[in-house]
Amino acid sequence: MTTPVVLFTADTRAFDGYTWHCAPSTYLEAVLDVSGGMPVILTAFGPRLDLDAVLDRVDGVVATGSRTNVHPSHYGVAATEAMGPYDEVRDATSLPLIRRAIERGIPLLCICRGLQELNVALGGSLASDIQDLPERMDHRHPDVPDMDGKFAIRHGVTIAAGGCLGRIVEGEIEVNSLHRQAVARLSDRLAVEATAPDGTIEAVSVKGAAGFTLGVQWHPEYWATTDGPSKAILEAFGAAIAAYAGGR
Ligand SMILES: N[C@@H](CCC(=O)NCCCC(=O)O)C(=O)O
Repeated sequence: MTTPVVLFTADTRAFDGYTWHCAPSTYLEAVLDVSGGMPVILTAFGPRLDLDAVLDRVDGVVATGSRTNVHPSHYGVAATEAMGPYDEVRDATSLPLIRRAIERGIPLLCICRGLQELNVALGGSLASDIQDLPERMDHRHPDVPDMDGKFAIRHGVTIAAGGCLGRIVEGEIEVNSLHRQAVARLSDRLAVEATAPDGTIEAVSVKGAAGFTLGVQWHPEYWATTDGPSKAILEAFGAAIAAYAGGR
């Protein structure tokens, strides 16, 4: 069987006088090394893209994390500078990509910003700066210079029994946390798969989805080769893309 091909969302960044379409290597390597997929990055050209032309050729989709936030106009909220930074061409690509992958039953793994995009793509909304909300933890990454420190495992989440995630890992697990935003109004198409001690929704799945669809607010990709629950999630995604590739 040929190696499953996995499509990744791209952020856009400006440096050296160019606009770059890019994705962090940690996500790409986790899928390459743990899920067994061949990573490819989808350019963030939004409506200029024929999504089916590329989705006909892939076996999975990953919506990655990002320091940028989904533009609040996608969930009916007026944008402010404080709610940024934004990457509107990423939004214009990721949101329809997520909806189309779900419609086609293509395995979908949405991480951090990707979970937030999944919720917004299906009609939900987000809350910003949740650390300022009453009785909420601070979910932002620690103020440390090194990436291992930023992605350190640091709070528990409770996994819902019997769901998509509950069939991969059970009970309580420890996760990293690098986000200012979170689900406010959950799409009625999503099921809660995990929650933090302060009630923050930490994982979701698509009700009745034809294929593997999981959104996680934490970052299983970062410790995918060393942390048990992280590895289990990437391996479960690997099984889903292999099955899809076999059928395709
Ligand atoms: N911007 C959103 C989503 C956070 C996210 O995807 N974090 C991953 C990148 C973390 C980093 O490199 O700093 C939010 O803040 O909620």
